[in-house]
Amino acid sequence: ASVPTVGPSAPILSYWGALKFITHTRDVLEAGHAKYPGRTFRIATWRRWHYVLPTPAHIDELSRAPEDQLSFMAAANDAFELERMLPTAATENLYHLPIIRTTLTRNLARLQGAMHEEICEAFARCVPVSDEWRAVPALDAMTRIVAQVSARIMVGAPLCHDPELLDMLTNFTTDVATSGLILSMVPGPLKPIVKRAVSNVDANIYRTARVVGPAIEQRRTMMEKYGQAWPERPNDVLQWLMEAAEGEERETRALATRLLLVGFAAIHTTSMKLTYALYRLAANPQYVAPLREEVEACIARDGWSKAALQKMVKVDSFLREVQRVDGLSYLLLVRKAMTDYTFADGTFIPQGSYVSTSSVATHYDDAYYTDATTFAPWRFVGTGGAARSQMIDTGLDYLPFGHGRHVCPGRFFAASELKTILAHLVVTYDVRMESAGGIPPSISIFHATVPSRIAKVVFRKREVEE
Ligand code: HEM
Repeated sequence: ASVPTVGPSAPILSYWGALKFITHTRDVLEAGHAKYPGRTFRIATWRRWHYVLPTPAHIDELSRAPEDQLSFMAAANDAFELERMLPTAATENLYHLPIIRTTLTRNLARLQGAMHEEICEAFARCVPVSDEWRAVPALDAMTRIVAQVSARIMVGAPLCHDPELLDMLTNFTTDVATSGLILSMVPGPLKPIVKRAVSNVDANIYRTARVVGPAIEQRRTMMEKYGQAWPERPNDVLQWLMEAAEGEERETRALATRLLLVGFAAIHTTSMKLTYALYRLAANPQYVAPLREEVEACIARDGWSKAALQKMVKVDSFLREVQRVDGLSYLLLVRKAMTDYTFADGTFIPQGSYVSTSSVATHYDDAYYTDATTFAPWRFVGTGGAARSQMIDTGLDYLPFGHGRHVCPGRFFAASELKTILAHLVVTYDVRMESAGGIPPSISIFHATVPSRIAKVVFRKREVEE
């Protein structure tokens, strides 16, 4: 009761407040943080209170809280109805997490060549190099590129070029997200019927299993024959999954589900960030020259290697700043209280409520970033050109990848992928927005923000400077 409420709290009026929170999330959060500086406040949602925490001490505690008390998975399940949408094992047995966090990350240097090759191939398909300016729907093209590059790392070539697989990987996320959202709004008894009517998830899993099935079969045969000594053992996510899976998880359908699940976390997150980066660049072509100069110097020295990427401080800073300013959600570190929970300062969160912090209290706060709402691409380049902090670094004031217990395990891969793509883009093309007027407005879907789906960026083969 000591936590103040933003918006109406009376029984019927609170539904109005809940609607406003969805349609004007940023305004509601700004009003809350302005009215109650440094204090936790709560906002009504359809079924529960959402508590918004403001201070670094709160965020630190939130990021460390045990899963059985403040749960990441339960909040995700509520948002996307994952438990209803996916086979049970996919939400209960998370054996793919260490594969992403450790095996994938450790293999990044070895995979860098394949990743660069696939990026060149994907761009050639989606944005053919031309001497004429050509308009390209940016979000669609960037999603196709990221899906193909992710597929290369997931299943290797040539399977990563299979159009049906690329379709499945791309559509699965939108299917789960939209069907889950619809399901979350209908009463319990109707959910199974509505699921059948609105969702293609089961068909997607079936079709993916059909496409990857022959490769899985062939790998099984080789694994039985050679074990670990298989001379050309693939180095990709599918192989690591096959080696780690136990019991029913070894079945083709379960492996296909797991690939889709990795794609769910990996593809649209990365492609939306890439699209934001492209909009920032195309609306501000003055940023191209410093990026290009840095990329060319690094690849002249180290080729398209991990070592070169590590030296691309401006590329890294540019993307880190995109992540800070162009967030995918105004709500960060969203958790569901599985028990009553009391923070160290006495803030009480009742069981069943949601709790999070917000980008208004962190990324857009002048207390942490000078002129915080301004996009400053070299903000993270320190004196002497060294990085002040890197894209993958998280902290109490930098949460695009989360922080603490559930920090994004794919961020090392995402950072390598985004940096290689941006580097390729600036040395290959000149870009500008098709329409004047700066960055096209984002679309809000509940608390999430998505880059404009219709805006076009025009590309032309880069003019070589004299
Ligand atoms: C720019 C791209 C990406 C962004 C912005 C992003 C962001 C996030 C965020 C915000 C979280 C939740 C953190 C929290 O609430 O504490 C998360 C979790 C996760 N991410 Fe990412 N992510 C990206 C790319 C990827 C990629 C490429 C993969 C896989 C290769 C991946 C796999 C995951 C997984 C599996 C989780 C769940 C972690 C858990 O259950 O503890 N992400 N990501």
